[in-house]
Amino acid sequence: MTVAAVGLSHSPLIGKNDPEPEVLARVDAAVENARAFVREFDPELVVLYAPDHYNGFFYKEMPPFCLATESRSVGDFDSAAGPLSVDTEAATALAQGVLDRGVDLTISARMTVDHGFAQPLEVLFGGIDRVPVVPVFVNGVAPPLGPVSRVRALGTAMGEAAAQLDKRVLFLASGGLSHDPPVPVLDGAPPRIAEALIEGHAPTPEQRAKSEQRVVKAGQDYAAGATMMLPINPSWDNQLLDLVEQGRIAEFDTWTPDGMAAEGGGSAHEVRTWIAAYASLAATGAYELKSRFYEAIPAWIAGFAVTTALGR
Ligand SMILES: O=C(O)/C=C/c1cccc(O)c1O
Ligand SMILES: [Fe+2]
Repeated sequence: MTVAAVGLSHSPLIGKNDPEPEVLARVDAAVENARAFVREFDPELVVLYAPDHYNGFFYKEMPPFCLATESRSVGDFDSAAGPLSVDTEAATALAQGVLDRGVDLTISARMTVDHGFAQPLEVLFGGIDRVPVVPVFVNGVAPPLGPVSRVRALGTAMGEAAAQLDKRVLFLASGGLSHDPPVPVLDGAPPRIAEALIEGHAPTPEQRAKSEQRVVKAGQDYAAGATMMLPINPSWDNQLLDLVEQGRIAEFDTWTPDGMAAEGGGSAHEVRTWIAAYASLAATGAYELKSRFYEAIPAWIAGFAVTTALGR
C-alpha cells in the first residue's frame, strides 16, 4: 500500500478578501506544489478530514466524528454545490474497520458538508466530483470537545483500516491552524441564534448572503487591526507543524481543548483534522514530510499552512 498526506488550510475568504499580491503569490506557489504532489501520487482514494460550520451538523445531534457513505455540499461562500464523488464501498469498509478497532464512529448515508470539504477538493482536484473520496467530519467548531487522544485514535484506526484496502490512499486534512473567526457560539446565544444552531433550518439565500457578508467584513476589520478577535499565533502554529514534520503525533495527546482555544482561538480546533490525517499516515509506518508552507493571513482569518508527506 502506498500512502500520502496533505494538510491544507481552508478559508471562505479566499478570493473575497485577499492579502497583498506577494502573500498571494507565495500561497499560490505552495498550493501549486501540493497539486503537483497529488498529481504525481495519483490517489485511488482520498480520505478527507474536515470540519463543518453549522451547515451540516447542528446541536440537535453533534457527533465528534462522522463518516459519510454519500455526501452533498451546500455551496456556501461560492464553493461548489452538489454531490461529492464518494466511494461508498470503500467508505463502508473503512467505517467497519474503524468500528472494529474500538472507535465509536457515527455514520451518515447523506452527510451535508460545506466549504470545509468542498474547498480542498476544488483546489487540489478541480471539483468535488473528480476523485473517489471518503468524507470524514471532525468537529472543530462546536463545543464541548473531547480529548485530542480520541482524534488520534480515530486517525490511527482509519490508517490501519485503509492499509487493508490495497489502494493508493491520500489522507487530506482541511483546516485553519490558529484562527478566531466570528462563528456563533451556543453558550449564551440569544434564543433566535440558539434555535438556528440547534435545529439548523436552511437559511434563505438572503440570510446566507447576509451572514457571509458579515464574515467578509470581519476579515477586512481583522486585516485592518480593528477587532476583538484573537490574533493569529504563528508560534503555536509552527509547534503543530514541527510535531507533524517530526512524526511526533502522540504528543498531541497532551493538548487540551481549553489550551488550544487560548492559544489559537475559537476555531483552532480545526487542527483536529490535521492530527487525524497525520495519525492515519503514521499508522501505516514512517513518513517523510516533503514540503511545509506557513503564513499568517489575517485577511483570510487564518494561520494558513500547506504540507505534503509521503509514506516510506
Ligand atoms: O463562518 C464560517 O462559516 C467560516 C468562517 C471561517 C473563516 C476563516 C477561516 C475558517 O476556517 C473559517 O471556517
Ligand atoms: Fe473553517
